[in-house]
Amino acid sequence: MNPVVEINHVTKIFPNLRGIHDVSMKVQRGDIYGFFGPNGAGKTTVMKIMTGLARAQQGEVKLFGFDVSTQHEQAMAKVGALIETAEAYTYMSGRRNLELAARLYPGVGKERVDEVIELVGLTPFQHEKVARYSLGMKQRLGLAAAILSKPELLILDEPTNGLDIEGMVHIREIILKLAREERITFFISSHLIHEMELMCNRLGIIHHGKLIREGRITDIMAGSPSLEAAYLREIQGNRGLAAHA
Ligand SMILES: Nc1ncnc2c1ncn2[C@@H]1O[C@H](COP(=O)(O)OP(=O)(O)OP(=O)(O)O)[C@@H](O)[C@H]1O
Repeated sequence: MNPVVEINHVTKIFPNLRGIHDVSMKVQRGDIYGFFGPNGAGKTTVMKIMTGLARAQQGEVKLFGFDVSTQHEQAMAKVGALIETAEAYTYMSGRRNLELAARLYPGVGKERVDEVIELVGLTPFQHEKVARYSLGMKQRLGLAAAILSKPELLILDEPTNGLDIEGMVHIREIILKLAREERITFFISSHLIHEMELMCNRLGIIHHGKLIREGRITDIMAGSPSLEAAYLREIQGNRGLAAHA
């Protein structure tokens, strides 16, 4: 069976010479794949290329076996994405926003809107204007919109960014529930290593635009007291290699 996500040797260098270089990753069905790296490492650039919002200069991305740049419609057919902050009409209720979004998908009706509102825990607030929502509620609304069409893969860019601890726990619980109940495969970026440790089974680590490690979290952590310690060991190892190159 095809991997859900296959990124092969993708490079995109901006005119300022920053960007991503020769990135390759694989996500299998059922993974909650964490894409970890510090600010500016290249996560958003990779995710924009994955969803066709940006073009790679070299390499290819396949989703469910389809090339994102040449077979975009088939590649994105079973994909939901939340990249950068979720957008919504703030003068309308959360529910109305979802009803409008549902019109984009044939076969997605009122029952599915009810279902996704329930899944993300917005039932008590569904009729309130989005302008009155907290950041956490807006993120949950974004998640609800992203799962309306029952995607098999969800690509989430920093879904807990800016949230307080309760907000983070809530989003994490929703992700784990969606993985379990809707059998969604996840590709989630974050610069918060603890979040990745609590949520994901596999991890790709990007540093200065290069993927420096990919594997099961348990393997990456082997011999380290925490994932954070394992990450620090990993980047020190890379600095050492660079110094000897
Ligand atoms: N359009 C652009 N033009 C020039 N440089 C860019 C552009 N987009 C991103 N970059 C640079 O490319 C590098 C990677 O940026 P990217 O936004 O992908 O990182 P990130 O890991 O998502 O960071 P953050 O966690 O801060 O969002 C950064 O150095 C950034 O400044």
